Amino acid sequence: MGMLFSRLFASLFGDKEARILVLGLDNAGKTTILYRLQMGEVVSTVPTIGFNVETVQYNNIKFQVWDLGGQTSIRPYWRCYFPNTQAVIYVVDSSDTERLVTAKDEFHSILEEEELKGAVVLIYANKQDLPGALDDAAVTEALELHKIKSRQWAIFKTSAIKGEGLFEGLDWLSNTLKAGGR
Ligand SMILES: Nc1nc2c(ncn2[C@@H]2O[C@H](COP(=O)(O)OP(=O)(O)OP(=O)(O)O)[C@@H](O)[C@H]2O)c(=O)[nH]1
Ligand SMILES: [Mg+2]
Repeated sequence: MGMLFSRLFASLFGDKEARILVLGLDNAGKTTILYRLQMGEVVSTVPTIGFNVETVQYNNIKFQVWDLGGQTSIRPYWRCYFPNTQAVIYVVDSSDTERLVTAKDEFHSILEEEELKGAVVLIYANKQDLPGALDDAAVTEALELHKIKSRQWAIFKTSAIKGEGLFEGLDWLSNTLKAGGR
């Protein structure tokens, strides 16, 4: 009976759907995160040319997750995927301190995009398992997150390899989207 009722409820109201873009420099861990979220396991990855897209059902939201390649030559094409996006997950390799300035610049140019002005932003300070990885406070400073205006954002420490922090971030994201985003 309970099952029947929940099916009826789902068919009447449906799960909320959200289109999510996973962005960040090459080697940040985006594809590893996508498959971790979708399958719960680590899958060996190759640099993404183009995109991977998967559905992740979580907390009554059907996330359509687009994982785009992050290499320098591919970044100009990110904008092709911007329309109708509810959230951006920005992934940073917290141990790659040499490229944090580049990660910051790419991040802020995304935020300036008109088509993403309604999107909320979740930052994953990834690769926390590596020695020398900056913590969330240090990544917040390096990315100049305090400059973000009129947009909801949050940062979480993650290790895609160990499977840590990812769902804490998705909890924040699903709650924020359910509350209406922004
Ligand atoms: N130690 C460690 N390695 C990680 C972590 N996440 C990803 N990696 C490794 O980092 C490398 C790059 O991961 P990918 O997921 O392919 O990176 P990507 O961001 O998709 O890269 P592009 O597709 O080129 O944009 C792989 O060798 C992963 O195993 C992590 O949390 N810790
Ligand atoms: Mg990839």
